[in-house]
Amino acid sequence: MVIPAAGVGRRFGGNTPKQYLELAGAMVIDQVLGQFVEHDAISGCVVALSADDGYWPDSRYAQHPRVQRAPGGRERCHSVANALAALTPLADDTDWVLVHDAARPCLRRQDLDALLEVLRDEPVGALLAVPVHDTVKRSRDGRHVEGTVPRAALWRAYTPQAFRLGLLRDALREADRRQQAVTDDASAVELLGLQPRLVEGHGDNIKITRPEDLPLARFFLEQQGRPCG
Ligand SMILES: Nc1ccn([C@@H]2O[C@H](COP(=O)(O)OP(=O)(O)OP(=O)(O)O)[C@@H](O)[C@H]2O)c(=O)n1
Ligand SMILES: C[C@](O)(CO)[C@H](O)COP(=O)(O)O
Repeated sequence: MVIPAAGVGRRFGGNTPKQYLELAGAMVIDQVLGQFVEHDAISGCVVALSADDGYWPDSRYAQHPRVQRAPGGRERCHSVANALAALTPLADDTDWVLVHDAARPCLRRQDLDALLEVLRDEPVGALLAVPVHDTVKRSRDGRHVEGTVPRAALWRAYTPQAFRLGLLRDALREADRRQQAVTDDASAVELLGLQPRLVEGHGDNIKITRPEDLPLARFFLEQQGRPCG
């Protein structure tokens, strides 16, 4: 398990990185880790943290034996690559690695288990995703509609995204070599000409990105009956 948690939350604003804000009785990142640390199919977690992260020691998982740290990077993909480097001496290149944003606290156990189940017969890897339900517009100036994007084949990529350690490490390395700024892990694997499997999940697996997302996440956790993290 890799948890990229080295972002500063520019779009969210405020002084505290969003992964450390309080949500339903725990920090956002602890709500996330609580989903994985005791899962019997997951052997451990590597959390990628910013060099000046002063919040992590307050996590209830900071000293957990199945949680270790790795240095964050300039972009999310670099943080993930650093976490994979930390995993490499501890795992085989054929081991599955799941990458899940520290800013996605509402992941349902059933969606995680559905993703894990697909990996039994999906050699490339897989990611949780949700079909696009809104009409999508394209705009170059951010003010006027240039056109409408056909949405029938569009999906919103979520996390976890699951790939074998060696493949994802090589894919991210190649993306970096090509100076391709990949915003998710599957994009790097797609650059190699591979087609990860889509696993339809629930739309409430939101990423806390903007301020309005935090009360929404609180609502979703209450709806899921989730205890504090
Ligand atoms: N250099 C980075 C940037 C992001 N992330 C992590 O990647 C996840 C998804 O990124 P995003 O939602 O973009 O978080 P931020 O980068 O913090 O947000 P912003 O872009 O608004 O600054 C988050 O858990 C974030 O902590 C990371 O580990 N390393
Ligand atoms: C990985 C991700 O959450 C999939 O939707 C998304 O790409 C992260 O993008 P961000 O710009 O780092 O928030």
